[in-house]
Amino acid sequence: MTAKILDGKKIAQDYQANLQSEVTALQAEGITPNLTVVLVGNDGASLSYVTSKKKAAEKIGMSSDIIRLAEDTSEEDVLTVIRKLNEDPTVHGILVQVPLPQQINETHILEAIAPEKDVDGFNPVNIGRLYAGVETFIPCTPLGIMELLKHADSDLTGQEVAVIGRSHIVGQPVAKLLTDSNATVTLLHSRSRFLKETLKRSDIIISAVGKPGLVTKEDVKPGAVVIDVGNTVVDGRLQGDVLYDDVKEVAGAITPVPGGVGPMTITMVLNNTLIAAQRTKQQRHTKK
Ligand SMILES: Nc1nc2c(c(=O)[nH]1)N[C@@H](CN(C=O)c1ccc(C(=O)N[C@@H](CCC(=O)O)C(=O)O)cc1)CN2
Repeated sequence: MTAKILDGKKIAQDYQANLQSEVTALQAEGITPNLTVVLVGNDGASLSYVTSKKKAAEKIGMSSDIIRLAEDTSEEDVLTVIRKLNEDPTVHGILVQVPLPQQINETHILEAIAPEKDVDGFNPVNIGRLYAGVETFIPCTPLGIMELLKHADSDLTGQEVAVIGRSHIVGQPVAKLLTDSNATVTLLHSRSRFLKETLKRSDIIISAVGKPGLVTKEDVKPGAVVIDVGNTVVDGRLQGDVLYDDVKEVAGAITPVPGGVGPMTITMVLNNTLIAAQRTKQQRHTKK
């Protein structure tokens, strides 16, 4: 068996084409969605991700700004920037690229972003809303994974899913979304016993650890869907957590790295920014 390749680049392009039509419609009503990204420091990968977000936003007709702050910026100075963006009516979506330099407390920063502009869905208010089942912004990588799974042609109801990695950005929210879609989820992490046994019986495996070679052909049940969120640079080459060439021989569907989950993450930032801008239109109408 050779797996269906879940081509994130192509799926993202098609999704963005639909977003573009909605952006055009909003512009006709006088609103240009704006995404403003705050980048603190000089991490090369982070700079590349925020540049990709800006380019993708502009390509579909949004406006986008990157605010770059020096590596040694104080927490208070970052908070001042965020408070200004919260008050600016031309800014619809705000995101602060993580990781942040160590002098800055990430939670303080994420808490400061106005929940209605928090297009990453990282503010604790929005995280709480997700778990309470209330409409909110859902973090972009989990949202992108759910979209990729739609293209794997598998109904999630009753499926056994193994999620490896319990981060607030990926593992925990995706486990919640999958549970809401009636899957049975096992959330695995560095202290889990029976990791390999759990993978082997799973219909879907989602690996978000950043450990190349973690998921091997022997771990995968024939026909299982494998989603690789890993993004580790090894000897100048990007590698996922999954041994792609081997695993694609047994899996039913698989995402490549690069070109799988990454482009979907960027697309879902645009999706959330559009929603944020659309919601301001609704508020404008109800204020009259
Ligand atoms: N504020 C946020 N920070 C971070 C997030 C996030 O969702 N919000 N996620 C990651 C980084 N990330 C988005 O910011 C991200 C990672 C990877 C990609 C991507 O498209 N990767 C490409 C390969 C790119 C390359 O060649 O280097 C791929 O997989 O095809 C997009 C976004 C942590 N920080």
